[in-house]
Amino acid sequence: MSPATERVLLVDSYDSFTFNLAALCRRAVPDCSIHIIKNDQLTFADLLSYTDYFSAIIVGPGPGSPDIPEDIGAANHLWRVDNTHLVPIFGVCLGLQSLATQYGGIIKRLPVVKHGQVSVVEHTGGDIFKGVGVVKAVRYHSLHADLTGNEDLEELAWTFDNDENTRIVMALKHSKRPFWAVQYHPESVLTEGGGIEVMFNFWCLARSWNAARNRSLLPWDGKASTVFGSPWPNLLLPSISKYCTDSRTVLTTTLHLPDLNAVTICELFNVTNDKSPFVMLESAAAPGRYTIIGCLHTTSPHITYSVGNDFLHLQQGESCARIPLGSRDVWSWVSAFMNQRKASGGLSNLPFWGGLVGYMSYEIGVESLSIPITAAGERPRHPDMNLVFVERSIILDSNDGTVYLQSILEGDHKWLADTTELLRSAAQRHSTPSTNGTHSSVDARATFSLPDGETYKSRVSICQEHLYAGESYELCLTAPTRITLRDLPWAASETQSPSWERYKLLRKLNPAPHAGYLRLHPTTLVASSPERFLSFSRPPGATFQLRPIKGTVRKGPDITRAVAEKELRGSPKEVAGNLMIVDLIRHDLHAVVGQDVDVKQFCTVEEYSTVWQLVSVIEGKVGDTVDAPDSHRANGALGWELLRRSLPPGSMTGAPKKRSVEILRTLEDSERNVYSGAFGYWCVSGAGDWSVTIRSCFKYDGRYSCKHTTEAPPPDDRAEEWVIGAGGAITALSDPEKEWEEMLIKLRSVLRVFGYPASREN
Ligand SMILES: C=C(O[C@@H]1C=C(C(=O)O)C=C[C@H]1O)C(=O)O
Ligand SMILES: NC(=O)CC[C@H](N)C(=O)O
Repeated sequence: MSPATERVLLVDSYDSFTFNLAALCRRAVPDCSIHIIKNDQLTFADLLSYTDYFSAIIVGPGPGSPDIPEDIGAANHLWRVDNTHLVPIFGVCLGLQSLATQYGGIIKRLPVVKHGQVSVVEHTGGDIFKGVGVVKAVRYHSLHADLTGNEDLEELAWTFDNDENTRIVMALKHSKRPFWAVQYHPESVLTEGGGIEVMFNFWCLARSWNAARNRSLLPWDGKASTVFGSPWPNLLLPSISKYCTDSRTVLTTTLHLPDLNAVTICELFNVTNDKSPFVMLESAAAPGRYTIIGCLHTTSPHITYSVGNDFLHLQQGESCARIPLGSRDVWSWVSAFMNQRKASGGLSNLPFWGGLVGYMSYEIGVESLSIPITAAGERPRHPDMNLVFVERSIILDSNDGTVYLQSILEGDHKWLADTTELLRSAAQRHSTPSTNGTHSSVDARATFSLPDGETYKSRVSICQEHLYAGESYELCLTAPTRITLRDLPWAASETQSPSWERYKLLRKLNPAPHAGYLRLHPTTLVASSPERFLSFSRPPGATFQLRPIKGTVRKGPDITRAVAEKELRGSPKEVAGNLMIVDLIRHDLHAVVGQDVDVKQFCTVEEYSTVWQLVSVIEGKVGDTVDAPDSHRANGALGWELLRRSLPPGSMTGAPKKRSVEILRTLEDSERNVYSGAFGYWCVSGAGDWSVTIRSCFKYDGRYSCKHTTEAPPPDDRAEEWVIGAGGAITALSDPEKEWEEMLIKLRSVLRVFGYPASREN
């Protein structure tokens, strides 16, 4: 037995706030080491054989009920161990409910569920509340423990829900055993007074209990290490064999050409050749600033991967290799690919010097959550990861009209000189304002298949049933709209690209900070997203930023900023919806960067082209405690890892993420594919920026696929099928009718480019 530092075991019941709890615990006890396991990772018998390695255990929150064995797993039995195995335990939410049921408490549904809402908690001022003043605590629960007639458990805190006049137990302890628990969420960013204070008190009580019993910890050994691994934050990053020294040099030419816009430049670079790949990430509205245009050449490496496959395709010009992944997953393969392609010497003010540009589908995130993807009748799958390696690029700075040409190809001076010439002469030709972006001749015979209003509304109600049952705190329900276009005025060809015309119309009708045109066959994505998912700045000292949006109000002459502020910031429903995602994203960030996570902006109303949105900003920095080799820090592999672990975006799933995705898959008729995933770049400098794929449309074609892919028969050249996904976060406070309207507002922002008459929507 050794007097080791404090060691805590955190049992995770598949919640999306677990790493926040770990971070709170670390703040309360800075030198403790925290090991996190899933509640079904070990049998209870196995778990019991390890408890003496730990000073204390935290039984965390989660979806479902302690009455359902699969929801609570081995954690349920910890409260019933014999005296020789006793360990101090702190339960949170589902954890409290589990403790309650073990000693005769009964789990009941709350008359009115509380998800992301702050309540004043009254407490005894003793035990875990010693020295604690006013507690305002965030609650995420549908169920509560009724302890009537119970003698083993003592109530420590309560809340009185004004509207319903019900007294709900908010904290309790066991009268003889070292067990304490809270029903609220001490780790939520909006909890005041009952967070770190209560966690600290628990630790003091646990320490005293251990000391009084002369309980000392088993020294950490190989046996424990094999089961629990290294403590949090433990990234288990795939090894990148060698730090790559063969760094490329970025060549840059700076031009001042304010008369050139993104559309003109794309057209100079052959965007109208529909057979070639093309990528542009456009900041078409504030707060966006830089537009990135890839100048692809015939052998630009193009990576595609479909969920479920043990290989990927790497296409370069005519050659297309089917690369087996072996023991790696596609994420580590891409990481190694980027490790061989570092660059230095680019301008520090530019976000991108070259690198991978493309998208990740929603389902690749579902796969990362270990939820089986049953291919919905679609064989072979379209790419779920689709990226092209950009070696030559043009960056436009919308602030001052500066244009930057960049190449990471060795000795590429001639391309820079030729391109300078090309852009200069184009700028002279375009010195009068460009008329581009007004093309409307893409109209074709269109068939629209919109979601059915009654079905959508009934699904909102089913979502709410799940929320009332404690299965989820928020569910982002979505539905696809399909548009089939026949008799296009011209077929896609080497000189005509209907999808590009579509993009030009969209950027005009719905300019957005995260717009994008990605033609990466077989997929074309036309996007006008307002939402950044994740950006990571250039190492060293990279900052990771997520900017979730939750809360939408349409724009209109009657909806001024003041009205929008009232409807969004002033609405407990909207703020609660946003808070849940903020807490979820803090958890995603804490998982990778460790302790250093901050909410920089909470629920700010931002104005977009067709809507007002409620936006929060969360940032993290990787601390030294994160066990990541230098090579991962240097090339942005940590950002890539964060992306891998955080998809699908929390704002598109709801919380807790895994259970919410499982529920949504039972309610939505088809896969979301490109919609609800992320698109953006990973730069050779180690920076990255990924947007949430919303307010966008996409289509697939079979015509230009890699030759290894079994193609669908070529469709009619003058026909296209586009998909627009749209949806919204459903909470217990949602009104089905209003959710349907909100979905239509989002849908309409893109549907307009297909000439759909608003009058037909209902
Ligand atoms: C689901 C969509 O949007 C998401 C849901 C939002 C909301 O519920 O307010 C806002 C932005 C997105 O995170 C969509 O645009 O289709
Ligand atoms: N946050 C939680 O742990 C929630 C517990 C339980 N699922 C409830 O809704 O009451």
